[in-house]
Amino acid sequence: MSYFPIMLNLDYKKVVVVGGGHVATQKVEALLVTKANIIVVSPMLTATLQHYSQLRKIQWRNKTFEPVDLDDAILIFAATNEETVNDQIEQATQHWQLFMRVDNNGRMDFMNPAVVRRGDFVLTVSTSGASPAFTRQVKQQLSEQFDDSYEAYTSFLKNGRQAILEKFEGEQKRRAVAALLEPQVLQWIQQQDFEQCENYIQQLLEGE
Ligand SMILES: C[C@@]1(CC(=O)O)C2=NC(=C\c3[nH]c(c(CCC(=O)O)c3CC(=O)O)Cc3[nH]c(c(CC(=O)O)c3CCC(=O)O)/C=C3\N/C(=C\2)[C@@H](CCC(=O)O)[C@]3(C)CC(=O)O)/[C@H]1CCC(=O)O
Ligand SMILES: NC(=O)c1ccc[n+]([C@@H]2O[C@H](COP(=O)([O-])OP(=O)(O)OC[C@H]3O[C@@H](n4cnc5c(N)ncnc54)[C@H](O)[C@@H]3O)[C@@H](O)[C@H]2O)c1
Repeated sequence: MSYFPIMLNLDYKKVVVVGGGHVATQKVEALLVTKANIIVVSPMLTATLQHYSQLRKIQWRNKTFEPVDLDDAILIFAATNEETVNDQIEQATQHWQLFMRVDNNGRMDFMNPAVVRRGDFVLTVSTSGASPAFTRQVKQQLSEQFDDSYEAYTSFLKNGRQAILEKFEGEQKRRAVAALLEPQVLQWIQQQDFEQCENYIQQLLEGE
């Protein structure tokens, strides 16, 4: 199966996670970086999910699954440990809703990659279900290769690019955007020498 990778904006959209165990907790934690309206349907919750419920970060429906729980959901996670319950959730899903089951059986409209976040810089890894353990290993390697300094670096690139787009056009713009990637800049950021970065941007904007 060839999946289509995408970055989804879930803000203010309804997402339903059925199940409240270890895997459901992983899915909810991945969703919490968004402003999705997260509903968890399960008679049991992990301590972590109980905590999120108390903080009103998720809405907990303390019950077993019923089809009505899926109303208006854009994403649905069947995250129970019961294959028959996951089957019922799959059957109750409308054709327009995006559905996945954590047991990777039956209908899979999407699956989750492993994610390393450094601010706006987002690295994702997937083996399309072939080996989640290998995915995790590569994620670990990437998180070491791209440490926290890449958050500030991406922020610098974003602000620098914005300033260049406001000032230049055509070939001049193209050259200035390419010059932002000068490797020295990353070193300055890693040394927390933000003044050098600022001087560098000013030089680019003056067209030197
Ligand atoms: C990336 C990550 C994101 C996340 O979970 O959100 C994720 N699995 C992670 C970890 C992980 N999962 C499992 C292990 C134990 C080692 C092993 O079994 O290999 C480990 C490793 C660990 O935890 O150390 C077991 C497992 N996973 C699935 C099944 C069902 C099956 O395949 O039958 C079983 C067997 C259950 C059983 O044995 O009964 C299915 C899926 N897991 C996926 C994603 C999707 C495919 C992603 C891909 O291939 O790249 C897919 C298809 C659906 C989905 O869940 O989206 C997360 C990274 C953690 C991180 O970020 O550090
Ligand atoms: N995708 C992955 O990364 C991954 C990793 C490991 C395991 N798995 C799969 O995920 C499944 C769940 O694993 P887990 O560790 O979270 O299990 P778990 O036992 O910790 O949690 C299962 C949850 O399902 C809930 N549940 C059971 N019946 C329900 C119903 N009728 N309605 C609502 N909720 C119901 C339970 O209350 C519980 O909260 C495993 O059986 C396995 O197939 C997937």
